[in-house]
Amino acid sequence: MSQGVELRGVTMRFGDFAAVKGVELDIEGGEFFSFLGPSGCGKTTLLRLIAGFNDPTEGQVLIGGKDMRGIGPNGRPTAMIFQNLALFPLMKVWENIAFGLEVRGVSKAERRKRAEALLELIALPGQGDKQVSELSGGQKQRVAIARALAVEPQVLLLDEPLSALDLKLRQHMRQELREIQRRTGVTFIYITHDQGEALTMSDRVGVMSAGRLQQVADPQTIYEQPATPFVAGFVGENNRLLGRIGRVEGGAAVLDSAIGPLRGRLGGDLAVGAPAALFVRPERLGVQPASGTPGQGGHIPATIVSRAYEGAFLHLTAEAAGGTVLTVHLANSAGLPDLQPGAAVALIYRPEDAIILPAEAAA
Ligand SMILES: Nc1ncnc2c1ncn2[C@@H]1O[C@H](COP(=O)(O)OP(=O)(O)OP(=O)(O)O)[C@@H](O)[C@H]1O
Repeated sequence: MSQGVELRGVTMRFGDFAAVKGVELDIEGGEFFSFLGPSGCGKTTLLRLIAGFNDPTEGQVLIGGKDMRGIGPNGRPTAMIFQNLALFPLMKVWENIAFGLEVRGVSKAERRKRAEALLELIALPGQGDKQVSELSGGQKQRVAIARALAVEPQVLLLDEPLSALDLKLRQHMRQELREIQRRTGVTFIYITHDQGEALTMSDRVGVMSAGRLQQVADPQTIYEQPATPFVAGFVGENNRLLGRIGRVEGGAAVLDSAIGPLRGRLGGDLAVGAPAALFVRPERLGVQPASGTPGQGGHIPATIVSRAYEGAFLHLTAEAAGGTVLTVHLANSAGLPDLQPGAAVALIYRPEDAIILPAEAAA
């Protein structure tokens, strides 16, 4: 089993500015872990601390249980893949893959053998004698991964490696990366601002904002049970309705809002009267005629503002009381309602599909 990575109260300051703040995390050996967050949230800084390009100003980075302070990138059992792959254009594919082995004094015959095995792993068997320039973007990406794996790292660090590829290839490479990770059992630590990437590939995701880890969980939990308003708003699309807690009933609550009382799951420690936000995803909203009577679920009277037909989905925006605009995605599975801008409707949802979180951190 590959080695795990422990971050113990890791803080990184540049002058007065803290780019990473008190990160506490255990990444298991053999795990595919992604850090997800917007540009500037500290992802790259954290990855560089694990790689050994910097030591944290406070706290510890441990790999395989060993404190890494003072040990540079070459002394750590890690390898890193950057956004720009930095393959050597004048070397053949197999020479690129075996470069790290040459530096370590491995014989040519052994290098060639190991390169061939890695070409099999990345599904490019027998392509070793090609020039790098003859490869497609996705193939170059796989060669960069093989080159990083050639030196048998325990932990592979990947800094947005798919960002230069077009959308189709990016989606294909997600599966490839996950496959390669499974086959090798190497611990993958991946950073991305693309939530689709993080959710589809990872065993667990750590969502970051402004240097702090907001939530660490498996992809489904991140999407279904966001721990903070930031996570609810950043991962996937979400509608947010503001108000105050009117009633708490065990794990559920009623939010008093400009629209009226709205029911949802209680996602935090909130007392009656506390400012809060209810989040409900566009695909969890349904549309009824305005004349329908409010049922036990959520019921939001609204007026359709716009519609966009996209084949599999109909995307609607609707304005509710108080000017709140909500987005609705209706799946085109059993036909679509004939809704035009100006139509008066009721947006409905099941209370268990909405989550109520503290509002103060919602900005
Ligand atoms: N060497 C440095 N000196 C000063 N500030 C830095 C340094 N490196 C990073 N920062 C700052 O730390 C913050 C986090 O940067 P970082 O590159 O880790 O973010 P990121 O989440 O990886 O963003 P991106 O996706 O844009 O690369 C930014 O505000 C950045 O300006």
